[in-house]
Amino acid sequence: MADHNTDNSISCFSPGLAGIPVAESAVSSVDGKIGYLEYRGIDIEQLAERSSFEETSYLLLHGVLPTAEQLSDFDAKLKHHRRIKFRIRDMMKSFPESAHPMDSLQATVAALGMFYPFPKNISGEMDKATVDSVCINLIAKLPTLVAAHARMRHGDDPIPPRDDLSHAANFYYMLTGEEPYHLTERILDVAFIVHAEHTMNASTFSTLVTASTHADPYTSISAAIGALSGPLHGGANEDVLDMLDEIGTVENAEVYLNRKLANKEKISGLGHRVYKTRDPRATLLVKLYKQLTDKIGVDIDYRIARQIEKLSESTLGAKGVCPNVDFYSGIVYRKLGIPTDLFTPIFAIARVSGWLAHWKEQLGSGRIYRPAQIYVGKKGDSYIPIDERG
Ligand SMILES: CC(=O)SCCNC(=O)CCNC(=O)[C@H](O)C(C)(C)COP(=O)(O)OP(=O)(O)OC[C@H]1O[C@@H](n2cnc3c(N)ncnc32)[C@H](O)[C@@H]1OP(=O)(O)O
Ligand SMILES: O=C([O-])CC(=O)C(=O)O
Repeated sequence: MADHNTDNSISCFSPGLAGIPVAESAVSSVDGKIGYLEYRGIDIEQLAERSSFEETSYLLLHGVLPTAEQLSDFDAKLKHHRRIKFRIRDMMKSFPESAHPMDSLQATVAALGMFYPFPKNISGEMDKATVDSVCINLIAKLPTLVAAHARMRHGDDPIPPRDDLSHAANFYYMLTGEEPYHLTERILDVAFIVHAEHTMNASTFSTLVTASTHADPYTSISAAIGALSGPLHGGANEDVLDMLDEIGTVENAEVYLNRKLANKEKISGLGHRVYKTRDPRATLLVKLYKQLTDKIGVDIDYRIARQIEKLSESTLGAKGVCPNVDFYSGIVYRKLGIPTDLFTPIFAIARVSGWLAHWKEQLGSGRIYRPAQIYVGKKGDSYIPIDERG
């Protein structure tokens, strides 16, 4: 009889693959003890201060900051590929009005693969151009897919992209029909930068698992969007605002927190597998929020969120459970007038650059992901004919 206990040999079992490296990567790195994040060796704070989403995407994909000429070429290509085919828009029209924008995005990204077939075996210089064009196509089209669905679900016509606007400004324009103020554009741009990449998180891993079978990149990115949508990952940014709405007042925060903790329930936007201190991106997002509210003062969402953070410091903070990137992003987006269910799609618009950087890094060298399991079921049972079963 075969030994059912092992797939081959099992050395250790770590639930959620905690602490188990699954790839070598040069895309980004995190120091979870001190709350520090770098993309390609550059501090995220410097990128948030000085870069643009377009430049940061180039950095992630190509490993180096672009020259002025390279950036202008990259930017022109992104602008050129923003449009989506009318058949994709028709497909969106048939989605139920109640469809979550993340479900729509996952479906339409998967459908894009039918329009842009990817060669089965890629290698060499010629294919470098194919790989680059996939990256451009996906980064360029995600904002259009999100904005088109957001309008069409309310019966409004999609607004075609404009090629005289930046990635962030064009997204805002396609969503609202208005050009953003400079501050709005910059806030969205920085939010895109800080969400663009984060080492081996669940959605990036989903990209790599799917791509390791040599599935096409649209399928792989669609898998990543599905993983990001979950409330333990990117979906938490939407849940945080629902939580703030439910709490309603600063005074209610303590009762809410105590009830959740007594019931052993998680607080959305707190905790992280890697960070055991405040996520540096949460700090950057608070800075953005403060810029937006500089003249008018902070609102109730921020005051409740801060109260939750303060109250949780003695209990959860002591365990290393602190605000993550999803805790403060929603209050920024809401201040920009963006509906709550678009927060996670905005995360995807930014993160697609990171997913693609990892996809590109693994191309040609990756081995199919096929981990082992520890079998805990029965062994050697006999088949019982149906009329003899009790
Ligand atoms: C972009 C992103 O994906 S950032 C993460 C977004 N997700 C969220 O904000 C959802 C809420 N947070 C969580 O569910 C978790 O912290 C995760 C999924 C992010 C990380 O999970 P893990 O690394 O598996 O941590 P795990 O769930 O084992 O938690 C470790 C301990 O901290 C506690 N803890 C972790 N997060 C929370 C939380 N949000 N609220 C209360 N307690 C928490 C756990 O109860 C556990 O306590 P214990 O050791 O006493 O049993
Ligand atoms: O790294 C993680 O596990 C989750 C996260 O913060 C991200 O994907 O941005």
